[in-house]
Amino acid sequence: MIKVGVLGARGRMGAEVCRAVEGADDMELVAAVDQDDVRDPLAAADVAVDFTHPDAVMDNVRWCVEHGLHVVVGTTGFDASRLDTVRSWLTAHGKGNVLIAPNFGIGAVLMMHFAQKAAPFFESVEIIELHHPNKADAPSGTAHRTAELVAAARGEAGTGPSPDATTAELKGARGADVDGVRVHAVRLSGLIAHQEVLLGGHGEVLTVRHDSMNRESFMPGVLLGVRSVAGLPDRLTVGIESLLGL
Ligand SMILES: NC(=O)c1ccc[n+]([C@@H]2O[C@H](COP(=O)([O-])OP(=O)(O)OC[C@H]3O[C@@H](n4cnc5c(N)ncnc54)[C@H](O)[C@@H]3O)[C@@H](O)[C@H]2O)c1
Ligand SMILES: O=C(O)C1=N[C@H](C(=O)O)CCC1
Repeated sequence: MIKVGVLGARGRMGAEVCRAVEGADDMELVAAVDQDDVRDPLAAADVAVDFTHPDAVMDNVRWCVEHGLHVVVGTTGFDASRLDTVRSWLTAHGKGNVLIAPNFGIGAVLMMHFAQKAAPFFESVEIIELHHPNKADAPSGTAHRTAELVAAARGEAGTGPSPDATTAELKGARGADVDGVRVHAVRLSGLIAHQEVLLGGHGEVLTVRHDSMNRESFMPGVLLGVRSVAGLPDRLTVGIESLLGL
């Protein structure tokens, strides 16, 4: 039986995780904490799951690593510097692995994978992410990671920069620049989480799109992460691609 603690338990995702853990035959929910709650109950867990806020997650991960817990992190906002900081905590503390994934949706992970594979074959690549208006960060962690994967694949293949003749721009019109890939963020009532990767070539456009229709759709990936984190080969793993054999 895997003992699980949830951080952000009263949030949109955290509440969904609590339900998923309680519905899993091989798991027990031993702690459900949220903002301003003491974290001590988490010490009874084997695995902590964090779906909080980019401004809160680092202190939560530090606490969990210091207490020897495995941590599955869905909260977004991780850049290379933050990942290096997590690595330093893991080096200082011998127990526990950390799995950080901007998206636990199986379809979303496949979308990123397909985009990464296709990107070197097209002159232009841009990303449009679309989310509910209650989202704190922009662009999404998924779009940020997709852009990083696309840029790396294009760099390895020697694919040049996407053509862009823009010389006069209203600030923000061309979106965010992530490693040379333009990322556009839409916030709209009625949406959950959606992303399109647009790949343009000579006389053709390939669109790779994923739609998360509800937050339950993320749970198979979250539960996979909870079941897998203890046995991962590295102390820090980013993304669940390796858990899916990709
Ligand atoms: N990886 C994924 O698959 C995935 C999917 C959806 C959302 N997310 C990310 O998860 C995060 C949360 O999204 P959400 O929609 O659930 O947000 P939310 O605002 O609904 O929930 C966040 C919860 O965390 C709580 N919280 C804030 N600070 C805290 C702290 N220090 N300790 C404990 N709890 C704290 C809040 O009170 C709130 O209940 C965001 O970063 C979002 O981008 C990731
Ligand atoms: O609802 C959110 O917030 C989501 N955040 C993640 C991201 O930032 O990529 C995953 C999709 C939903």
